[in-house]
Amino acid sequence: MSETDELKIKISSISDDYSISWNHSLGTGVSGPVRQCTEISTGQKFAVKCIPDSAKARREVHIHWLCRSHPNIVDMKDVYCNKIKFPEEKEHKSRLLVVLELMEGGELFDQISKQRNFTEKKAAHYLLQICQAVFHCHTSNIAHRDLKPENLLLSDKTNDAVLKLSDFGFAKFDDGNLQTPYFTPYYVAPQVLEAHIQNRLIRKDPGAASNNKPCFYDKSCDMWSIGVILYIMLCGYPPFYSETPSNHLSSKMRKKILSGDYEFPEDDWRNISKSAKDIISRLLHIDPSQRMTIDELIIHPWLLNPSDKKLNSPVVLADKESLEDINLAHGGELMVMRLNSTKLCLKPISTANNPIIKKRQRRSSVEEPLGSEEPPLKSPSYLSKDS
Ligand SMILES: Nc1ncnc2c1ncn2[C@@H]1O[C@H](COP(=O)(O)OP(=O)(O)OP(=O)(O)O)[C@@H](O)[C@H]1O
Repeated sequence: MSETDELKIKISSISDDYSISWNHSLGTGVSGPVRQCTEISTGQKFAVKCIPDSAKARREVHIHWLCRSHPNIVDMKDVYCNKIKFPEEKEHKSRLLVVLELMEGGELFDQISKQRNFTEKKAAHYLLQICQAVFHCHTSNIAHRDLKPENLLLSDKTNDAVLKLSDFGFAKFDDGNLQTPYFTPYYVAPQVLEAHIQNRLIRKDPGAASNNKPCFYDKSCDMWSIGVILYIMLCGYPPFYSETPSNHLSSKMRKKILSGDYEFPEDDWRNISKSAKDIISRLLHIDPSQRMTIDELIIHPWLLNPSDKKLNSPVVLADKESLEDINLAHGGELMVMRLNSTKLCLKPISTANNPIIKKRQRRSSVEEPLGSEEPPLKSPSYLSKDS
């Protein structure tokens, strides 16, 4: 991590340097679609993430910038602050345009679902790359706090593709006492949930605060998420499974997570090596102080010497609907958290400009041109003159 290399947010127009394909969406998150762009001087292709300018957005960009120079973290090339008006908007708004390394291989689980011969060895190869990214963050005292499949991207579509971590929207310098409950169902660590429950109690009855032990969560949340991701890579479904997928955690699932109540169903786990199960049990430990750290995980024997056992997870992950339900649940929870934290009100569904709903609509209608509700092709006209 280079501390001398300071992030400079450019205020010149991005269209001087890049041509953005506004209708070429590479993927959609809570902050909207990530598009492809081309550097005018070199013809090189990149991804561009467009986020409303705010202190939080600047923090995201700053932390990502600090972590970027690692082979398993998506590189950041440029950041612009421009005034942009989308067609449905009345006025120009300040937005950060973050130019990122283009990850042409897409999301990890999409790629796994296409692999005919997916083995423990390949799963370990991916896990090691996740570990290297997280090790880089944790040794810099940064907790990512949003480790999930959608944020694990592959450099290209070949077998040798490099896996990289992206999206530092919830990352934070970890002082060991992070009290804001940022979480996503299925990947949420027990102490994060506890913090959330405590905060809700406190909101209902401020006097109760004094009776509650201080709630905290830290880098161990990332370790919990790695445990969930490994579990899914090996069998294709999450350890904490809700029978009725929703954007919110059911109280049943919350209880399961808090008590560490998960299993290795015999039918699916019979052929999976003991050593891999050992990692999962030590990562999904409910007590964060007992949970494996990244330093311990990175030297675990399974990672160094995995077996060649074939896995059935690609078949399970190929069920797009359940994969999408898991992904939508994450996005939905993040959205709720953002709405809570900024104290905004929910709009009626008919008028809501909800990227999660848009994402589902887009996926269910293959004929619909990508980004039809996004700005049309002539993007520079949406950049204000003073951008
Ligand atoms: N550099 C990139 N190259 C290719 N695709 C990308 C890149 N960055 C992001 N994407 C795609 O866009 C999607 C959304 O990106 P990202 O997670 O950064 O947005 P977000 O709005 O912060 O999302 P969320 O917080 O909901 O995860 C990713 O899941 C991925 O499919």
